[in-house]
Amino acid sequence: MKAGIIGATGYGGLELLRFLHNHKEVEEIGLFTSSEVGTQFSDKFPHLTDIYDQPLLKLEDDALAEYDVVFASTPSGVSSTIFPSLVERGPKLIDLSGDFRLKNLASYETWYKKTPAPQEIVERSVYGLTEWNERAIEKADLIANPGCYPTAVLLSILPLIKNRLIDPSFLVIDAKSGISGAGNKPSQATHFSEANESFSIYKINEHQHIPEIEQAISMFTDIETTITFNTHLVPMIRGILATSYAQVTDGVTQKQLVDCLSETYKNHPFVRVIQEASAVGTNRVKGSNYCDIYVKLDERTNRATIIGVIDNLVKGAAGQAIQNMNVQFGLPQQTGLQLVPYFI
Ligand SMILES: NC(=O)C1=CN([C@@H]2O[C@H](COP(=O)(O)OP(=O)(O)OC[C@H]3O[C@@H](n4cnc5c(N)ncnc54)[C@H](OP(=O)(O)O)[C@@H]3O)[C@@H](O)[C@H]2O)C=CC1
Ligand SMILES: CC(=O)N[C@@H](CCC(=O)OP(=O)(O)O)C(=O)O
Repeated sequence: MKAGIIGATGYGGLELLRFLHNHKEVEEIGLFTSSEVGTQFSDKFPHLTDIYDQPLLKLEDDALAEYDVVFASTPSGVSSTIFPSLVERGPKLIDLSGDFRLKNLASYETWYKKTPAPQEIVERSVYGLTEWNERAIEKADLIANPGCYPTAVLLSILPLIKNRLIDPSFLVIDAKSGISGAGNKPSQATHFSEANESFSIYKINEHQHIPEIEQAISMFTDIETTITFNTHLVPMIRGILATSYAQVTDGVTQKQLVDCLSETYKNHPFVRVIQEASAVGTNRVKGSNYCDIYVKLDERTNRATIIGVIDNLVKGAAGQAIQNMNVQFGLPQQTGLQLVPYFI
């Protein structure tokens, strides 16, 4: 297979390259840029010397159409202008940005403050939460890869909502991310001397992943709800830990909650139901495509604390994108993704 990466110089692009390099079906990787055409990739990233010395390629439809699969790992508002002319030209398309996730275009405009993609293209895109949408992904020519936070949140709460074990009408979600979630473009908020030794909240009640999580709850459980969702920046590079709080349906036990999660994911290699709270942490998944989930019932309040942990750049971005590619091409989901977590 030939794989093309748009936005190869970004964090998501570099992670795509790291995993595709290990993918036994991928023979060629084209690295595309909007700003550095002709630059030798290893001159920009010396850690890839003797591995990827090839020049960065110009973004052109005819060049992209030569690939079997094209990933876009670009800021929002970019793939919506590139992918529409590539649909039906050959490559399977996988977008890591939010451009094709929200089916309601007005909602995209409100939350992303960008011009939405054409309606007919958004309609044919398939939401790539692999564990929940495999049948549709198999047939998809355009995948909207989920956001990093929604991946951690949805994988941990969807089984409990679908099985009516928790009350979806009052969900409070408190999520924390490492700084690589903000991409490679420096900003005041990600400046080392301001982000390190600090812990901050951002986009309070205004995060663009709110409508995505609500849409997915509706899509996979048929329940319409609104959520409270807030995000925090943690002075570490990788990782997301999302904690959701929900009222448990009367009579539901700890065992029922754990059994529901275990049963849902028993045939899904990248979701692990963790039994011990001490084993929950971002370093348990770092560099890997795992999503670890954990649930604990507080019998005093009848509320459950539900946790999802991922590496934002892997299961939250490049890893899940390649998992989706594997499903689209009829390959085992783990192909190219079997790296164990770094831990330290
Ligand atoms: N970082 C994360 O943890 C996650 C990110 N995402 C989403 O994935 C996408 C990529 O994220 P990330 O890799 O972190 O972002 P980065 O900022 O690290 O990289 C984005 C890349 O896109 C390219 N780019 C920028 N502007 C344009 C343009 N106008 N046209 C074409 N290419 C452009 C740039 O490369 P060049 O200048 O070479 O073209 C840049 O290196 C974003 O939409 C992000 O929201 C999703 C989940 C997790
Ligand atoms: C730490 C940090 O800033 N994270 C980013 C991650 C969002 C993202 O990747 O955006 P889309 O998924 O919508 O494309 C944020 O909170 O906006």
